[in-house]
Amino acid sequence: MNTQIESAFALAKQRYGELGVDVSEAIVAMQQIPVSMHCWQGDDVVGFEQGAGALSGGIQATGNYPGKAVNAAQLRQDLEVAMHLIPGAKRLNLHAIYLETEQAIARDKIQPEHFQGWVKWAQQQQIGLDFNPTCFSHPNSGDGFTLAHQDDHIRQFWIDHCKACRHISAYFGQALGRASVMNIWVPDGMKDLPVDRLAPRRRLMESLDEVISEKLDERYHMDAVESKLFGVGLESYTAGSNEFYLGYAASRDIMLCLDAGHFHPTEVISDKISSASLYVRQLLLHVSRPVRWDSDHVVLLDEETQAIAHEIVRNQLLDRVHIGLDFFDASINRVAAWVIGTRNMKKALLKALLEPTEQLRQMEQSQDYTSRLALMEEGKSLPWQAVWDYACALEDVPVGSHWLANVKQYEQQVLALRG
Ligand SMILES: C[C@H](O)[C@H](O)[C@@H](O)C(=O)CO
Ligand SMILES: [Mn+2]
Repeated sequence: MNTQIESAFALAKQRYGELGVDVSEAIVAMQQIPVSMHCWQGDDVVGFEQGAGALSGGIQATGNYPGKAVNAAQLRQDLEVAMHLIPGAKRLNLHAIYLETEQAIARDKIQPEHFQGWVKWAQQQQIGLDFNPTCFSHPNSGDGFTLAHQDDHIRQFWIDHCKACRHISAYFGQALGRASVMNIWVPDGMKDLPVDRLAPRRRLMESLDEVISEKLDERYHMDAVESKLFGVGLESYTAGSNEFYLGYAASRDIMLCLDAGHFHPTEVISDKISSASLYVRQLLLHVSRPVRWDSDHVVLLDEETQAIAHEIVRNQLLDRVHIGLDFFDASINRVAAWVIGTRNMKKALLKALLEPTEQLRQMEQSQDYTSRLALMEEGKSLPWQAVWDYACALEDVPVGSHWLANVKQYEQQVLALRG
């Protein structure tokens, strides 16, 4: 290892040691926290369904950066490049439209065999997989409704799709020896003011009850549900609101998914984690970056990402909160987008693990809020970056911005040659 990195680390270790923080423990903890990278950043949420339609459901990937993956082999290749540039444990989060088939298969008929390629790859990479039904970009979701649809046939189609997805998710869990988290997000909503806000929610509740009616082994599969405030073209009403899903997850004892972009602009999910943890056993996060709306920008190492990490670490929720990412930026190199966003999540976790939380807690308990604020602020400029560099070097992951050279080379040699 480079001696500069080692000596900076030695100084940082001493500095943190004076505060009672064990940097080696923090590194190991960061390495062990899996961050689930979302496959859909790699191709602008298009997927590999035969005859795939345009992206719909009120979400948008904007930009036209060249070199996006157009088949599973390319997407896996891109993911491998990105994953090698990020330290610590990773998982991959797949959507149902990323199946591999020769012929078109209806979404309510998809099977585990259509995801064998992904499982084989995940075994090679020694990573876990997570899953999502795809209840958008389909003729049966064209009018904005899926599981809450008033037409029983359409509703049943989506129920059957979600049921099929649960079996695929359980197959992931069994094949890889770690539970797959399957997150249900549906766009269901209205552009303009509904008269009846209740009936779609009742239908959504009943559909979900049917979806999860088969008991599956939690060692292999876990159900999650994701709320949302609004979608593009669905601005006035979303059936799956926060209240709807908090109540649903708590009453059905399933996971609640909090997406950082799915709330009012001044609301933050970091302040929801502790509350939700009192009522639901497990949480899933979609760490994202809303810019004025649910724009799904690449995750920054900003205050909210840091606050999310602090909430998980300070409240000892590491085994109850599954960290997933959700952004899709088509205006920059897509591999770089994964690397930037995922490294930022990992950095935020490491910084949180390096905090002298016990000291801060004691200050708070003794109502010494002056010292609490002083230490919190000084903590921001402690040499966490030397610990981060060392953690990267330990795993032979590029230190600092050196990873960018790998991505640029890959862009020249591989991405630029794609049609
Ligand atoms: C593609 C995902 O399912 C989607 O981003 C969902 O999680 C969401 O956040 C929709 O706004
Ligand atoms: Mn999301």
